[in-house]
Amino acid sequence: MAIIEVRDLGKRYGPRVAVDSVSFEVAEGEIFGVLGPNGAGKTTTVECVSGLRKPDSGSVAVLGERPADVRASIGVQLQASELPERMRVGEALALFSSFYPSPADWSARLGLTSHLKAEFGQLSGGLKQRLAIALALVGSPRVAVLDELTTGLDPQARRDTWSVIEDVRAAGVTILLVTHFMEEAERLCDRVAVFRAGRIVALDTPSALVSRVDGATRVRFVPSEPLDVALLEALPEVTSVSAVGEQLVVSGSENLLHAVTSLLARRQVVARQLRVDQVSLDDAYVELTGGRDGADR
Ligand SMILES: Nc1ncnc2c1ncn2[C@@H]1O[C@H](COP(=O)(O)OP(=O)(O)OP(=O)(O)O)[C@@H](O)[C@H]1O
Repeated sequence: MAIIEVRDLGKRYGPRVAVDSVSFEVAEGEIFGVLGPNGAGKTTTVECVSGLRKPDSGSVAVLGERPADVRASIGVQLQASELPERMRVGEALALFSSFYPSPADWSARLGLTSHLKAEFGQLSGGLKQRLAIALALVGSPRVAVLDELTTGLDPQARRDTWSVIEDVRAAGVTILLVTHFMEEAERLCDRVAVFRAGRIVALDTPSALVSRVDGATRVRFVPSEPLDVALLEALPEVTSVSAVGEQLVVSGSENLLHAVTSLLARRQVVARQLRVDQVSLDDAYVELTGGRDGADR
């Protein structure tokens, strides 16, 4: 069942079109990734899903209702979640808990119990993010919207946050996750929507997006004796062949390894230092958005 349904969503700020005809559905229990360069419309979209912004056109339904009517079912951690520097972790949790008749206490599961007396301003980036998740979940939401949760964290804290997100999903919460990190999307997300200039340019599982890239598989080896490159190029599975010193680098489709090793066996050539690489979601993202760092606007 779709727990989030976005249809032809449009939103502009004055003359600037931030989101243009965006449609997607998120199934209950999914972690759905929202990816794209700066200014692509990700935050505006998830703010409309959270009921914090009103769409100019199209529709958004969460649990079949307008988001503003089911606010209690949506937990939101926004990009700029800041609390007063002197507020203690325990005080923040108590304050947010007071908004709900039966608040959920995630502090133990998120490893916050030994930090309840710590002031917000003294917390590490990872602890601030864990507190932000605890506050987003205090109302036992069915849907959690997490916007750039791990930006600014060191790699270890980012990985720790990923396992927290997996725990949240295991508890049955559907997650809409805005991220700039492809590794994060690949590890966590069931499906991702790649945004560019206010539109979704691709929507699929991370592995399906990767397999769309031409030459998604690369086989590298040093042939035991000279090999006519044209023989490799003639294989239907091969998209390109290049030589790096003695090494040949063959790119192509999924069945590339079998095709190349069969050819070598027929020619009685041994592949030395054989290595197979798969392109990553990072490569797919660069191809879909036209650049890694290029902002959209
Ligand atoms: N409150 C606002 N007023 C005017 N323009 C805005 C406002 N919020 C966003 N925009 C513009 O709308 C476009 C989409 O912004 P949005 O924040 O949704 O993108 P984003 O993909 O989340 O970017 P980022 O990764 O930088 O957070 C951008 O051009 C941005 O400058």
